[in-house]
Amino acid sequence: MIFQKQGPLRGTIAVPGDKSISHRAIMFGALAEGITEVTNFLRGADCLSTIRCFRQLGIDINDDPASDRIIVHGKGLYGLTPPKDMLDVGNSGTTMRLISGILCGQNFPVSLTGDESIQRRPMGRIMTPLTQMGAEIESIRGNNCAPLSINKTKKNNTRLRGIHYKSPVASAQIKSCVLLAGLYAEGETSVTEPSLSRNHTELMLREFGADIKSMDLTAAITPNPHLTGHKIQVPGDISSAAYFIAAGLMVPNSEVIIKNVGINPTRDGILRVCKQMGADIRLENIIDHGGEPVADLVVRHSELYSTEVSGSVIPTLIDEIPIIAVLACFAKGQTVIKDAAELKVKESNRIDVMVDNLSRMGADIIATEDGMIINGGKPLHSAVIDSKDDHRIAMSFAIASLMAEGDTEIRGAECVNISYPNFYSDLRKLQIL
Ligand SMILES: O=C(O)C1=C[C@@H](OP(=O)(O)O)[C@@H](O)[C@H](O)C1
Ligand SMILES: C=C(OP(=O)(O)O)C(=O)O
Repeated sequence: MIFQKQGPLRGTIAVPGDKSISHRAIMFGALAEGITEVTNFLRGADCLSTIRCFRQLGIDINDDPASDRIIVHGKGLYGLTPPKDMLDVGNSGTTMRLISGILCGQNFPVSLTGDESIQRRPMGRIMTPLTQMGAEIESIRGNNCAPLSINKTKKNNTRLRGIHYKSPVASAQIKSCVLLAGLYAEGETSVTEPSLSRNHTELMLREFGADIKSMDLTAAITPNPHLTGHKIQVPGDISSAAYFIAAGLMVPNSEVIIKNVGINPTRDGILRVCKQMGADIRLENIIDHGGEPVADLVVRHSELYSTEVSGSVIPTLIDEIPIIAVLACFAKGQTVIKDAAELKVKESNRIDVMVDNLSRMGADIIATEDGMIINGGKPLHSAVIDSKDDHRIAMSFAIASLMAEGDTEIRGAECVNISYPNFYSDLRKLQIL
């Protein structure tokens, strides 16, 4: 797909529902008794993979796009049934890691796989705590990656043991996986992280009736709650809004309003970093959806300055680092991004792929062990970009192209389908041609 430099972006859009919250709404709805009604669900490939897996596990899920409602007919904590085939999570790390926690609590064997990218991503990080809990989980090829097999020989009702897990990485996927296994364990299960990752699991499970507490960097859950079906209105995804925030800030004379965006403090690092860089972003109409704060964002073109992005802010903007790297190319001075080695184990190695592709466009950027250093101010020019089929990379370069001279060709551009199927048409809506 070819992209070109554009004039100002103006107008109002609503980005699709939050990916993390959409996954959890299906999963927790399946484990609750009765009906869960989800509105503004993200119909991206990753969340559709979650629906497909839970249907394979015997859950009835009706999707009615006309009424914008997904209805999950929950069967309670012990209502899942053995799937006929291997579960396929597609490209979704969130599905793979969270569902594994749930499946370790069941009495039937399951195996799970996903696409080529998922088969390279580390699963040892969940196998270690789950094994400590007494779960039977193994990597079929013995390389700590998918495909995984769970409960291969488990025959009776052996319960998991609650553990107090000190996670070496700040990861909501690890935390959620262990807490979900904790629903089926003997005694309390807790997870302590080195810094706080997104807390949607804690907030939503509590809404469904779980006994779950959060204290600083620790979340703890009591087993065997009675979960009841719930209405969930999914806020707009701040990770998707990030591309329009960046475009609005970078392209001269732009003014963009993004409606109904989730601004949970464990996700809003992009706003804090942009403000540190001098961004003009205003929050309006702040409301609450089941503990999740939501606001409209008014973004205006701004002169940007370099900054350091490091430490505890990293987990709150982990998926936004590719687009922050693009912003840094247009900021005065040197931006340093560190403590972000997790980027190497996402859908692609996002440090190398960003540095390689931005260098092709003429940016002054180098990779470090755990991040990047970018000297802003060098003009970007035409290039061929390899997205490595990573949605965050494709969207970041579609935005970079708005400021680059000549043609930017993005290979594999259609992978935006993973988290934002209408991304290109929404971008066009904001462009004054
Ligand atoms: O829990 C979640 O919904 C997610 C957690 C993050 O992953 P990690 O927990 O592996 O950092 C994030 O990158 C992913 O897009 C969604
Ligand atoms: C890393 C991501 O997702 P997941 O881990 O669910 O594949 C992402 O959406 O950027």
